[in-house]
Amino acid sequence: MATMSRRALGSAFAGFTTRGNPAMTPTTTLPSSCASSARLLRWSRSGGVGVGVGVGVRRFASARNARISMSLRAGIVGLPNVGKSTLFNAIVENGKAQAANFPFCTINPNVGVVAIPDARLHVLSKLSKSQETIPTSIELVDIAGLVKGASKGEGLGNQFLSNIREVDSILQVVRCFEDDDIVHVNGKVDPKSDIDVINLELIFSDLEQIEKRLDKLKKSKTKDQQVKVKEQAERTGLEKIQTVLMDGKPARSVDLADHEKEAIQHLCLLTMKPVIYVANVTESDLAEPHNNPHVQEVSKLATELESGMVTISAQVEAELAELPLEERVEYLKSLGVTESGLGNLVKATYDLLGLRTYFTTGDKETKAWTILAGMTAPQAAGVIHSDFQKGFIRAETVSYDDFVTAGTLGAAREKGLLRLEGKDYIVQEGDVMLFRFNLALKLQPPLAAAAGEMDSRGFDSEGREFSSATEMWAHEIGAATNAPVSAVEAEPAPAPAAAAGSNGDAGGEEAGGGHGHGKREEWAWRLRLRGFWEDTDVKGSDAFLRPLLAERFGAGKRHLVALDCGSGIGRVTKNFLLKHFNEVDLVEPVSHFLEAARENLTECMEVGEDTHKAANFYCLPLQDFTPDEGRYDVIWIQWCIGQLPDDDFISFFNRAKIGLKPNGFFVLKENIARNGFVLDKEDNSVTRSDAYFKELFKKCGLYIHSFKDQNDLPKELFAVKMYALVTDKPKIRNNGKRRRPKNSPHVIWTEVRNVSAPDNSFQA
Ligand SMILES: Nc1ncnc2c1ncn2[C@@H]1O[C@H](COP(=O)(O)OP(=O)(O)OP(=O)(O)O)[C@@H](O)[C@H]1O
Ligand SMILES: [Mg+2]
Repeated sequence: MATMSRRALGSAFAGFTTRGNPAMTPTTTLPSSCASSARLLRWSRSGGVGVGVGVGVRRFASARNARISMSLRAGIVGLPNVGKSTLFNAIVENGKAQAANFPFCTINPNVGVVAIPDARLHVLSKLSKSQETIPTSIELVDIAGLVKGASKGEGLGNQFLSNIREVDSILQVVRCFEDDDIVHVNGKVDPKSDIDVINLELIFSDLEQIEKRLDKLKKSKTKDQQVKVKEQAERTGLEKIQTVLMDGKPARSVDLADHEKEAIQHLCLLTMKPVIYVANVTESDLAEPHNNPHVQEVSKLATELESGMVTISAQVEAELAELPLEERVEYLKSLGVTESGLGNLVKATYDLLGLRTYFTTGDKETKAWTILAGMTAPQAAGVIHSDFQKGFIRAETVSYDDFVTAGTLGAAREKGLLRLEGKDYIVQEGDVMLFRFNLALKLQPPLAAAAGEMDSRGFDSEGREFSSATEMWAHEIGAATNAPVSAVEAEPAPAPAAAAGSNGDAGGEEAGGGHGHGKREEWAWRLRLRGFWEDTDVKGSDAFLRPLLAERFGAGKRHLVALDCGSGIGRVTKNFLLKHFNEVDLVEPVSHFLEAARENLTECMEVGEDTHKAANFYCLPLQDFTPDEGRYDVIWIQWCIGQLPDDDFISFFNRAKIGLKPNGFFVLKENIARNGFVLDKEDNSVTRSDAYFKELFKKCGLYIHSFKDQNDLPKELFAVKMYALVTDKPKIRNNGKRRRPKNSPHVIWTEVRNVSAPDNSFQA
């Protein structure tokens, strides 16, 4: 069983910011993992703020991918043909979801990013004469219609339920318009019955999941005291939820203790998610929606189910989106209303998740940042970058209204409106903040010492050079730092946050292994398309691993088990690991990659005991993954560790050690920067130098058993190294060479070196 780990707040969100105006990006079909919820959970966990966010993960910090400040997902669900795609297209400008009058029109979920409208942002930006104005946002996912029996596979069944599992909140569209021409799957408009159908399916699905999980927990034989305590909390939490679900009520209505909440989070229960009911009415009802009895019914149910409700006409919103701006007002007027309902819906979703906004503003940019209600100033700083949280000194803070009165931060200071807030300050809605931090605090002896020996300079993907990562981050947000220059320069590493594993870009994964490194990764992608790269990669890995397996485990019949970290779509497992190991587990935060891996590996799953098979699939970021004790001979980590900041890197390896069998080892295969680091701002990953890695290994208590360069790479790419890492100090002979065990077979390995050079057309 994979367990969730605790981690510090903050880093998970930093680095999710994107440049440019994120508003209304075109739609993609890119379902995410449970990751964004995981990110949110981390917030509430470490922040200790009691918001009612019923979610179960990351990612996500994806905010590893908060491609904007932070990417929370709201899923549009409902029966087939009730107007979900129509609503989605209306909200997401350029939305291309197919909307038509037949059930199951949508099959694959459509995803769009929607900026949170906030008039204050533009006022601040104007006052500060900012070059850029960056709103915060949420992601909307248009999910296929659910029908009765979905939890048993009816309709498009379980596939939809897993799409719902991946969102943080649910917008349930309920048909409240009468129209004989539009098919209703149950033959008549009946909001209560529609809501019941959906709720019951979600409840059935949760019940089934809980039953399976409780069964597994019953069989657990763990001796680890800590794991036992966690499992007990999970058991009691799940039993409480089970009782309530049997009563037809959602899991979110259960009063759980914090430790129980934490223990069940990884299940991403569907009925834990907060819900807003969207009453979809006809245009003639817009002016007086409460005269419509269906709307009254939805309103009553929403109150009973402790959920939100918004009335909207998806059809009208879709038509509005097609009109030129000046005609929209006229059209609304003709319907007896003054404004579109979309702003309300997006705002309600934001509020439902218990989110708050604070601002940073300067001549470079004015930006809205998303935090959870109740977060302290250091935690809010951590949303920008984890270093800001760790080295937090104080925050110069002024309320939005005071800033507008004063006009600038300087004027606010002169007027005594600027407050110096400390570590315990709870950030208020609309605060405008400037953080003071000291990064010298972060340096710990080994890395600090190493910083003197190695080149700590780095570059970002926009070609800027920085004397240190700190300087780069300060430049990024125009933040002030009180750190003495020397201390700042000694800072060894940037810490972009990302859910470790493949990045969230489906195209990137299929093409580039999912751990893209900007332009260079594009090279790899193109080369890989030709089969060149894949082949070279596998050969290089084989050449490294074979002798190691022989040396560490002998030629005996040991049942070998490996873990593929950041497995993406299962390429490394399929082409390489399964050749060497009897069982391979995969861990990957992006659920649709993991689903693709499952598909790619179908024929390697249902096989007999001692053949080579893909055994377990864990949908988690490495930050949240702890392996089962003593399960693995080799933990293989390829092209994903760049997504982990230093502290997550160290904590991951420290946790993962318990997963190794005696003599087991890690292999890290990764791009190597020539010096210092290279930060890819697009996908928030960092490429570290060999010296940098070596210092991190020391901090993890790991020893390099052996290492090898990946040969035959085009010069345009980063160098790639493989490290075999062990937990015990390798025995050194008198002559300084490592002892080869007497009975170790001599493996003769011939490497194919003369692979033809890549086509010149790939050159920049
Ligand atoms: N408020 C409304 N008034 C009248 N017609 C509407 C309204 N909302 C949606 N419709 C119509 O209902 C039909 C179904 O809409 P849509 O395709 O958006 O449904 P859906 O819920 O996405 O369906 P599916 O589950 O099949 O993907 C379309 O013909 C759309 O124009
Ligand atoms: Mg649809």
